[in-house]
Order: sequence, then structure tokens, then C-alpha cells
Amino acid sequence: MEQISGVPARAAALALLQAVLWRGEPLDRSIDRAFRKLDAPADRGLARAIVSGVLRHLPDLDALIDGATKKPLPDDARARMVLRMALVQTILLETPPHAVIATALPLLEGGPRRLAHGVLSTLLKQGATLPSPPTLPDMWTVRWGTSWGEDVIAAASVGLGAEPPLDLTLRDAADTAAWVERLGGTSLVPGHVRLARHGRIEELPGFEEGAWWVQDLAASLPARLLAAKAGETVADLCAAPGGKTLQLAAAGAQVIALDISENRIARVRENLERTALSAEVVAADALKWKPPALLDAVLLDAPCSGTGIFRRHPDVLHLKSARQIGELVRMQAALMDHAFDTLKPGGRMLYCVCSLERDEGESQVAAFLSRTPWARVIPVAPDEPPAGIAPNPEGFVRTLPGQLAADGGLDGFFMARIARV
Ligand SMILES: C[S@@+](CC[C@H](N)C(=O)[O-])C[C@H]1O[C@@H](n2cnc3c(N)ncnc32)[C@H](O)[C@@H]1O
Repeated sequence: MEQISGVPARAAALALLQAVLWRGEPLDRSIDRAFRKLDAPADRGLARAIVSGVLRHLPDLDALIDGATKKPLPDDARARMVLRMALVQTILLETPPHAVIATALPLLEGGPRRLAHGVLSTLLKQGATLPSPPTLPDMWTVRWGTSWGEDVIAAASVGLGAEPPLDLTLRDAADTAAWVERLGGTSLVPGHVRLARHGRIEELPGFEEGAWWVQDLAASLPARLLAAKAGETVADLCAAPGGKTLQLAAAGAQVIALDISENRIARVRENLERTALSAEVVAADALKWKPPALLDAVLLDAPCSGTGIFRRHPDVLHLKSARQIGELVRMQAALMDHAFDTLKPGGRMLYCVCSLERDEGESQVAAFLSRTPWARVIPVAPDEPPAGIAPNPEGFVRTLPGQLAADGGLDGFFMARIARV
């Protein structure tokens, strides 16, 4: 099967989709293994584009396939996956049909090739198209519709249909204008540069010298709101890959960057080295870790559903179940209690999650405040976040699909600042 040119890229895309959609593995964790036999950047790019297209358009692709088969193919049928990939290529990537068919059928060796060929030919003859923007999976339409309403659902669909812009956080906010010009971007707040289009990140000016790091604008807000000062000791308790650690270190704080994952901690070290910033890096469980002395501030970017970052990680929409979210909510509550115990009186905690689930955000903090009488919200003032992002009446910040839409949007986040009295 490896002899036909173009098949290895499709085989790699198939392997990655099977890992994500059948085995529930996050894309980031499976991609290296699935793409290990692809050397050419063009092959990797094609495989990535196919996977991204399938994950962004899954309900619509399945509706097309089901409309063209007498008996629905099982969800986990290889033929269904190969057809999804073939439709992405013909409809979204505009690959000529003969090339799509020639590279799809070898993936079904020993399987229902004739059926797949028939379904694909029928759909191509009908001039099948995909709706724009794509349809969200039902689970999120229901959950986000209940939490945020129809406008957010509509904006989330638009966000899912397009690759988001690339946001960079600058090591030195005073240089914002110079970097905007050098990189050909825009800036929504000092220390931020946004690029609508970009090539390889490593080849952008300033990467080698560590002048910036990749970080969505929403993800940069928690460290901005914690406002660490020079001389303060601050722990970043779930630190890897380190975007927030770098911000805290750039602000001049003594930072302890902690993460439970040895592998991910290596990324924090690399990022610190590249940007020539310093932090004490610790591999430990934040549920057990005790600081040598009580801290001025703690940033808890807790493990969460990741539903707020679906634009760049559309796999989250197919990986998280209500049961898993419930487990994460319990872990976040335990992490918050423990994190708060590491603070000195008068110290502050910034709790955040890249999630669109109220249970992980608003409700999580409400429960924490009701069981922690020595905690007080430090409300975020209206002029603290960038223009277009307003704190809610409780003084928390919630970013949602649709905000700053004209500028390219931002990820969904929740953040709350809480003092120990
Ligand atoms: C949302 S990510 C953090 C992103 C990071 N703050 C940044 O800005 O680059 C959550 C991190 O929590 C870590 N984590 C999960 N459970 C943990 C625990 N019990 N103790 C410490 N870290 C944990 C994960 O390894 C993961 O790196």
C-alpha cells in the first residue's frame, strides 16, 4: 500500500483519527507516533489538514455519508473514517477526485472498497458540499446553548470553521510597536502581537532570541490579572508548557513552576532557556506539594476540559464526556483548596481554566468561596482586561466565542482572583 504516492500521508491521517476518535487519545499526544513515517513537510501538512478538516466538520461529514448509504455504517467502521477523509479532501482541500479515490481505496484493503467507492462517487456526482460554518457536535450545542445562548453557539461554529490567528506574548511589553512592525501583525494590548497568517513558528523573527512565546490573548490574561511584582514569590502550580510562568518571570517575580508531568516540565525548561527567563522548575503533584515558605501569590491554571481552546484543538470536542468533566471538577476543587493553603495571609490566587463549562469556572469558584470563609474575591476592574472584554458583576473574567470577533476572536477562558484574608 505504501507504493502509491500520497497514500502514506492518508494512512498517517487515518492512524491519527483512529487514535483520537476511537481510542479517545488527545491529538497532541498521538501525532508523533501516527506521523512517524512521514518525512516530507508537504506530507505532514496534508495529513494535518485532513485530520483538522475531519475533526472540525465531523457531524456534517457523517450526515453526508449517512444520506448516501442504505444501512448506516457503524461509527467505528474504517470505511466511515476513510469516507470522512475523502470528503474533506474533495470538498475542502479541492483535491482532484481521481487522486482522492486512488489514495483512499488502498486504506480499505480487505474491506468494503466497493461500498466506499459507490458512496463517494454518489456524493461527488451530487456535488456534495459542507455547510459553513460547520455544525457543532450535539453535546456542545446543548451544553453551551444552555450556559451561554444561541449567539455563542453561532460564534463557536464560526470559530470552529477557521484556523484562528496566532497570538504572541512579548517578553518586553515596551517593545510592542517594534514587534508589531517587524512581524507584520496587530496588537490588542501592550505585550501582545497577533498574526493573521504565519509560516513555521521557529522561522518567525524573534523566535531564536526568545523575544516572544505563542500564547492566545485569553491565555495571557490570568498572569496579567495576577500582576506579580518584582520581589514577590509566586508559584505557577500547573505550569507546563510554561506560557504563564514566562509572563510571571518577565514581570520580575521569583517563580516556582510546578507540574506533575516530567515530559511536559521539559517544555517549561526549554521555554525558559529560549527566552533567557528564570524560574525554579519542580516536577511534583500540586495536590501534595508544600512551598518552603508561604507564598505571595499562586496561579492555578487547573487541568480542565479544554473546551475553550476548541478552535486550535478541535479534538477536545470529540474527547470529553460529561463524566470526565465531573471528574475534572472534583480535581480542580481539591487543587484550589490545596493551592489556597500555600498562601500567606493577604496573598492572592488566580484560578483559571480554558473551559466553556460553568461547572469548571463560575460554579467551581462559587463553591470554593462558600466553603472557604477566609477567601475574598478581588474583583477585576473594568479597565484591567483589554478593551472589549468586560469583567462580570462578580468581578470574574469570562471570555467566550464571539468576543473580539472582528479582530479574530480569542479562546474561551474563565478566571477569578481571590485573596486570603
Ligand atoms: C492547562 S495545562 C497548563 C498550561 C500552562 N499553565 C501554560 O500556561 O502553559 C494543565 C497542566 O496541569 C498539569 N497537572 C495536572 N494535574 C496536576 C497536578 N496534580 N499537579 C501539578 N500539575 C498538574 C498538567 O500536566 C498540565 O501541564
